[in-house]
Amino acid sequence: LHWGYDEHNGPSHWKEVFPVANGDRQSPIDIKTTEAKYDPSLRPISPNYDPTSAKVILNNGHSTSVEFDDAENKSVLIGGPLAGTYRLRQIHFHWGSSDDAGSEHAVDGMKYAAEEPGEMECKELIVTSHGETKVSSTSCGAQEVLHVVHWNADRYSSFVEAARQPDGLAVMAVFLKIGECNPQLKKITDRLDAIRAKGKRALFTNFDPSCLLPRSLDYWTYFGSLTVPPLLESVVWIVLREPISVCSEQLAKFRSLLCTGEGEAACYLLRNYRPPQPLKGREINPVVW
Ligand SMILES: Cc1c(Cl)c([N+](=O)[O-])nn1CC(=O)Nc1ccc(S(N)(=O)=O)cc1
Ligand SMILES: [Zn+2]
Repeated sequence: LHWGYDEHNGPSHWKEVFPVANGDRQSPIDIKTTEAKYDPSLRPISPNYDPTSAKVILNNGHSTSVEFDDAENKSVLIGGPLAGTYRLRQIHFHWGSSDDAGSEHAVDGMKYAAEEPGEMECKELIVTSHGETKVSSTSCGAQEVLHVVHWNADRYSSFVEAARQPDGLAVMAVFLKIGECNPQLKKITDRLDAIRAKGKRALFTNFDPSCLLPRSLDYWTYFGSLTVPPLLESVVWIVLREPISVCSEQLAKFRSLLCTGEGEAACYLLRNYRPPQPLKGREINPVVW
């Protein structure tokens, strides 16, 4: 079985090759904000990236990623739940097909299933001061997610080694919400034509991924795993609460990527997200200032 996102090799089959898929700290999860427990010891996160670390953008057949030079502490993430310095390794995206949501993590069951703005609205029950409940409809909104992947360079000597340790990796998740086109994301979506087929790569330099972060760095944090095989349980997740915007034309460009190599019968990478996994008693800590 070569794993993927289709009916015959998708997330429900991954346990056949990667038994850890049924482990105790699998990701993504549905973040139930009311059950999240505030931890006063948690501090702000502090990303500190050098644009010269960016090297290449590639299509690995199940996502598109920008890879960074992680030979030294040039681009790092510190603070928040992290003990020590985590070095930036790569960023990549997950998305859904036009009629389902691809944000991987969900918040209060909302996989940010909004289609175009206004098409699909989330109902919100509001209890007014004198106890009546009324329904307000808000347009909810992320069709996609950005993952910023770091590894614990204080304790381990490589990404490969860190990926096998319980505190080895730190991944920051940023929800992308349908709305205005994002000029910073344009730098990435404009390069996708050059890497349409699986295995293709192109130079991608002078890029600081902080430009894709929202104004507020409020986050939820919990202990989880890679959301893609080998599903290693080595990730401290930092899920930002505030989404950034992406327009549907930019999102469509991700869906034009191929999960097949040049010369093979083309198959489009229409979705590449794993559904939420069981919490199995884990605690989620919100950090809001
Ligand atoms: C497992 C591994 C090793 Cl070890 C190496 N390597 O080069 O040493 N590369 N990979 C592949 C990798 O990075 N996968 C990965 C999967 C999911 C995610 S996600 N969505 O953010 O959970 C982040 C990364
Ligand atoms: Zn990811």
